[in-house]
Amino acid sequence: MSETIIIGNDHGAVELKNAIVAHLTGKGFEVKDLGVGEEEAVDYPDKAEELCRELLAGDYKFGILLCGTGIGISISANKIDGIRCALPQDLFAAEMSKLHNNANVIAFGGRIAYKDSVTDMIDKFMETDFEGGRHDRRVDKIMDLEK
Ligand SMILES: O=C(CO)[C@H](O)[C@H](O)[C@H](O)COP(=O)(O)O
Repeated sequence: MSETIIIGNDHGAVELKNAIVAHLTGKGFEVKDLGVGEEEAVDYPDKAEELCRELLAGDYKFGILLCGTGIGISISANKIDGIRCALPQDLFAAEMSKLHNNANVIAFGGRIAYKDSVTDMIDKFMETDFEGGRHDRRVDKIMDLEK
């Protein structure tokens, strides 16, 4: 499994993106950054599409998408076939988004005050494995909705 994580953001989450990249590179992961810096205002559906197409075409561990709230960019990502983008609000949801939903992208908001840190939520997501079993059937049904 690839150890490269792909990340994208709009102008609403530049500081958060920088903190996540520093955290992940500090842990030894490669991070491919498709996001923008302070100077650039962009439309979040464009960043969602760019990241999701690259994720599906390449060899990545998973994707991280960031905007002001995480809402618009996760809605956009979930329009793309093959993407299951979760929007965890705390450590429990971060764990469940892998354990039960096998998300391949997780989204967060740079303007949201979370009770758990975003980097802790990302670590929880990464250390959790998909449970399979009954959840396989449900995830398959999610993917069937694309047909
Ligand atoms: O939160 C977002 C969408 O759900 C995005 O970050 C947008 O950029 C947000 O709507 C902020 O927009 P603004 O142009 O910075 O006012």
